Amino acid sequence: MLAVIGGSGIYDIDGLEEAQWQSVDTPWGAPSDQILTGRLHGVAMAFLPRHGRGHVHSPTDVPYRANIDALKRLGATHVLSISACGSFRDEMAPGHFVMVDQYIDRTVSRESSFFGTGCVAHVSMAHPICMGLSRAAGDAARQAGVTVHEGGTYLVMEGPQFSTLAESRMYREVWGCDVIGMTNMPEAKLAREAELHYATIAMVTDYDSWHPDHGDVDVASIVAVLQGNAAHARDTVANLARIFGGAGCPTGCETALDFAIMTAPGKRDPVLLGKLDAVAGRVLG
Ligand SMILES: CSC[C@H]1O[C@H](OP(=O)(O)O)[C@H](O)[C@@H]1O
Ligand SMILES: Nc1ncnc2[nH]cnc12
Repeated sequence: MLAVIGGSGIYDIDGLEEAQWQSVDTPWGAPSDQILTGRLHGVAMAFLPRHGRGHVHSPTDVPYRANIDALKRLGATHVLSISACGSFRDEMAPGHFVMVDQYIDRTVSRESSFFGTGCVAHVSMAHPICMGLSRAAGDAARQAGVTVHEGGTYLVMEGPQFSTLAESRMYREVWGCDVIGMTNMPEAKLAREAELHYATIAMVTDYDSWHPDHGDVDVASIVAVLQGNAAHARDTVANLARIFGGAGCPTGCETALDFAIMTAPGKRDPVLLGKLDAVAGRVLG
């Protein structure tokens, strides 16, 4: 099953057959909203609006663990995130899509793992994106007529305030980041722990605050770009469903937990193990 997590400005996808909004309970609480399931070009799909319909959850308060658990519980194997982002590069202009392949995580106030005391696990995040899914999503976007940039480092800030000018310059000039947003971490870490194939389309909405020829970022201009992009996002998802069967995985996402769990079997906490049923059932039995 192919799941899509829609970011700011994307609260629905259309064209699904047998469409149905479903409530899903998880051991990590309620997801951001009900999840829309159905079929698109014969592919089983799930859609979750990251901030909830009506944009209820702030980036800090998105229930990231419940969202990833709920998608896996429903049968998702692949998760495509569609996110608004600011750009640190002249050539990555508003309206363009960036196929992110790296992150720098500056979040400080979020639950970022399913594991913990009683079942400790360390998965690799060296290559956080499923390159099979990312390439397929990039192809789908190009087929929709979008300018696509392959590869880019996404700085994940805590927010909800936008960056200061000094931060914006540091992320761009010193840290070499390409785009900035507030939501892809811990989402990508949790997807990796849940052995899901995860990729992001970062839809450029602004130049943050560093660009001498553009004003400081504000929500009104972001929303205007997002509205202009809505058809591109919709067509990209439809194209991806059409070509989805071809997405192989050179990244090893589905075996991420093979050697990750450190806690001895006799020392594992049964309560935590119970909560890990969907996420880690493959290795915990
Ligand atoms: C409305 S601008 C700031 C907001 O938009 C992005 O969210 P998402 O990644 O869910 O599209 C950004 O990360 C901020 O949360
Ligand atoms: N400039 C920016 N900073 C953080 N998140 C964003 N989302 C869209 N534009 C952004």
